[in-house]
Amino acid sequence: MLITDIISGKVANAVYVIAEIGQNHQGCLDTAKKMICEAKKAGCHCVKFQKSDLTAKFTRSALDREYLSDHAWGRTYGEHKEYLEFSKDQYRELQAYSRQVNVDFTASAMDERSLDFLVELKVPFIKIGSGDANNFPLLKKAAGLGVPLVISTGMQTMETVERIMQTMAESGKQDYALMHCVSSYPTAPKDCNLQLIPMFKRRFPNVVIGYSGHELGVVISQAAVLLGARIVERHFTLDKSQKGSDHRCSLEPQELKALTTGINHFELSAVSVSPNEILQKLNGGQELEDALQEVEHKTILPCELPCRNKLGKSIVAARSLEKGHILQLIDLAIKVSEPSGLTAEAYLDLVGKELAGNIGEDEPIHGSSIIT
Ligand SMILES: CC(=O)N[C@H](C=O)[C@@H](O)[C@H](O)[C@H](O)COP(=O)(O)O
Ligand SMILES: C=C(OP(=O)(O)O)C(=O)O
Repeated sequence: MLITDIISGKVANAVYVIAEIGQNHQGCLDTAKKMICEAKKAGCHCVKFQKSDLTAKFTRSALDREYLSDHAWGRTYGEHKEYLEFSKDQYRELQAYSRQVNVDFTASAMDERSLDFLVELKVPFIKIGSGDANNFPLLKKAAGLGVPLVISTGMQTMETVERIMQTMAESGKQDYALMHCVSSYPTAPKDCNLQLIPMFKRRFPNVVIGYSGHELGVVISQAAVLLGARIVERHFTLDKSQKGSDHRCSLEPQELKALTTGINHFELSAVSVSPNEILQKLNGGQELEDALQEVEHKTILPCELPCRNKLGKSIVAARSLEKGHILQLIDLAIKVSEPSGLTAEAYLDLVGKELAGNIGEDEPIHGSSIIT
C-alpha cells in the first residue's frame, strides 16, 4: 500500500500502519534491522525512525544538562541523544535494508537539517512530530519540498492545528495527513480523547486523519480506526521491559500483529462508527469507554506538560544580539531550550521588536527580552 494513495484519498477504506521504531533500537544497528524485519512480519507498511541534528534541534545548554533518569544513555542529555542517534550512513544502510525487506522507510525530521537529509534520501513521506507541530518555519519549509507530510498534533491547541492547516494552504500543499496524538507516555485511556478524530474529520474534510497513539495495548488504536483514522502509528519494541523512555507504551511484535490483523478485519466506510457500536464490536470495557468520551475542544492536556517542558520548542537567538537590536527572522531559531523561552508559535510576532538587553547565541528569548 502506498502512503500517497491513502493521503490522496485514492484508497479510502484501508489503513496504513507505521511501526515507530524511534529510539527503541537502543543505538544498535543490528537491533534496528531486526525490528524492521519484525515490523514487516507483523503486517506494518512502514518503519519509522527519528532523525535529529543535535545542535540544530537543541541549544547547547539543553544538550549539556544532566540527564538524571533510569532511561539515560549518557550523563548529559546530549550524550544520551548522541548514543541513540544513527549517522547518515547508518540511515542509508537501514533504508537499503528496508527496501530488501519490502517495507517503507522514513523518519521524523526533528530540525531543518534533518528535513534536508530526509529529502535527499527520497523517503516516501516525512513525519513532523508533535514537538514541531508549532514550528511554523519548519512546517513551511517542509510544505515546499514536494514530499508528502504526516503531521502530528500532540501538545497543541486547536488554534495551532488551524494554523498548521493555514500554513499548508498558503504553500499550496495538499499531500499531507494530520495525526491526532496525545504526547503522554503512556497515555491514560481517559486522556486519549479519540473523539478528536471525528472532530478533525468534520473540521478538515479534505485532509486524511490518522492516529499516533501512546496508550497501552491495541484496542484504543483499533477504535481510532473505526472513528476514521486511516494512518495508525504506534511505537514498536522487541521487549517492553528494556531501558528507554518509550518501551513501556510500545507494542511488542505479537501485539503489533494483533493490531494489524484486527484492522484488516474491519469493514471500513467513510462514516465514523458510533461509540456504542465500537464498544460492542471491540468488546470494550471501562478503558475504551474512557477513551471514547465526548471532547469539547482540543487543548494542551495536563498529562502532556512533562513532554512539552522537556521537548517543546522555544524561540532562541540564532546569533549574539545586542540591546536595542531590532529583531529580524534571521536572528531567530527554534530549538529545544533549557531553560525554555517563548513558545515556537510566537516566532513571527517577534519580528520588528527591540531587544531590552544583550542576548547570546542559543539563549532563549522571553517576553521580558523585548521592549513592548
Ligand atoms: C515529543 C517527541 O519527540 N516524542 C517522541 C515520539 O513519540 C519520543 O519518542 C521521544 O523522542 C522520546 O520519548 C524521548 O525520550 P528521551 O528524552 O528519554 O530521549
Ligand atoms: C514525536 C513524534 O511523533 P508523535 O508526536 O506522533 O508522537 C515523532 O514521530 O517523532
